[in-house]
Amino acid sequence: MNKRPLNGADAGADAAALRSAPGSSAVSGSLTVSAPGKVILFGEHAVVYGKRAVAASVGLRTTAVSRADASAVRLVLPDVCLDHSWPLERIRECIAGLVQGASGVEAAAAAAVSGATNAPTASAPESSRPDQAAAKPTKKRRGASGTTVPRRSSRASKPTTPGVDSAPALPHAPASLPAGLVDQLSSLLPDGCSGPAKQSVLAFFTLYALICRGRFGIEVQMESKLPVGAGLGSSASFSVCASATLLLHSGLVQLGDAGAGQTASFSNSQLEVINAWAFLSEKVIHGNPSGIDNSLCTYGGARSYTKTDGMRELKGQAFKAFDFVLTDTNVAKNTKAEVEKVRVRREAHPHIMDPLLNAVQAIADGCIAGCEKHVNGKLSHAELQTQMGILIDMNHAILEAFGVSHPMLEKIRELSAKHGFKSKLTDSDGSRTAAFQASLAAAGCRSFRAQVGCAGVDAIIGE
Ligand SMILES: Nc1ncnc2c1ncn2[C@@H]1O[C@H](COP(=O)(O)OP(=O)(O)O)[C@@H](O)[C@H]1O
Ligand SMILES: C[C@@](O)(CCOP(=O)(O)O)CC(=O)O
Repeated sequence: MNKRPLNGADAGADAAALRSAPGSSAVSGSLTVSAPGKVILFGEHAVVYGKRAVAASVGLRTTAVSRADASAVRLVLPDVCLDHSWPLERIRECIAGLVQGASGVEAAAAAAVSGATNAPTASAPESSRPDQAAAKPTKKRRGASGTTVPRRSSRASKPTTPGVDSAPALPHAPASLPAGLVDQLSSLLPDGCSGPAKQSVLAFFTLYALICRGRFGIEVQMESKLPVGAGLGSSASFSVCASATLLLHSGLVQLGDAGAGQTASFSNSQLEVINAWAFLSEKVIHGNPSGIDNSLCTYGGARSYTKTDGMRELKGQAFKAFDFVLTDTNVAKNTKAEVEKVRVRREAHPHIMDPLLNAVQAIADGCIAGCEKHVNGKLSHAELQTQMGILIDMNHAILEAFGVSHPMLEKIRELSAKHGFKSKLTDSDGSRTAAFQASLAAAGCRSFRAQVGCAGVDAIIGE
């Protein structure tokens, strides 16, 4: 069923891949998409209520390897213990009548074919778009072929030239989930499917139904270096990979001149579309996400974010001056339930909660101002670190007041203090960090040293 390779496609302007639909994927061979996780430094939960948060991407990546399939959709998700195949006919029956006119994808496809530009337009703020003008082809990486999983791309390598920005407007995701869609998709859940796997299957098929519309089968294998459900954005990383994978297979997003085995990045308008669809998937998993997680996992970097203004890049990458130890308490949590806890508390105590939400924004603003002063030479690294420590303490105290802390998190704060660190933030004294990590392990926690502020979603076309 494979029609044409993505490599060498004249992105966007050449809409031949769209003409190949229905009945085929636009990808021949294997496709590998990868996206980072995220860490929110200040403003989690408050960001759901429109407050400013500060966050960065984390170099623990999720990788989705996919290829077209003639007659089925197969999902292999070892992190949530799922390996299941659905006959294409069964999926078509399930989604028949539900997806008609739901997303505007067909109209956009038609516009792309004719070169018209009246399809729904992307709308993220300019500042959320990393400058990709200097992107260059990566070194050719041979050996990623057949159905084997290609090696993860080297994070040190530069991305290839992104897709052409003068392409016709790309199809945007609907602003909200089409009524009844997720309920209808529930009939696809395999017997005995766990809670986490259910969320993943429903989110994946929501995107598949609206983007691919049962036109072709696909096999997707997705795994993450992120711990699932540990607050590092595993669901957003999953959603971004699913979104980019399905948009590429559908031909609605096409890569530029990346050859087989090369890492390719996306153009700004393509990132916007990937992000919008990933947000829809996050809605399935989280109910009421703020959008910060999917935005960080899509664009990468270190950024401030509000629901209304989107992202702003943080000046001077001040966070690069810090070394982070990320800790997984191994205590299961579910973001949807945590967000709901805060909602209930806010409804019961608005006069207490609203000033606290404002205080969280003031903390995030304090972080941004401190970073700017540091970049302008008005605050030394040591002073910035002291200031960040105080902000972290205050932010955490408010999270406790929101009711979203946990005895294990308090234990980590105690351990951090013992080693002279603030929770979430460490300095780069390797021996102290190692001792801290050892004490975290003794307390039953996993910890990670991870790159913060790394690149967002990218893709590699197999051979
Ligand atoms: N690697 C993965 N494979 C499949 N599903 C995943 C993966 N990572 C996350 N998910 C989905 O995201 C859910 C976790 O979301 P959430 O509670 O927000 O955790 P996190 O804080 O890590 O984002 C899981 O229950 C699962 O449905
Ligand atoms: C709690 C919250 O602020 C961040 C959620 O992060 P995570 O899904 O727990 O990684 C919710 C949101 O912003 O949607």
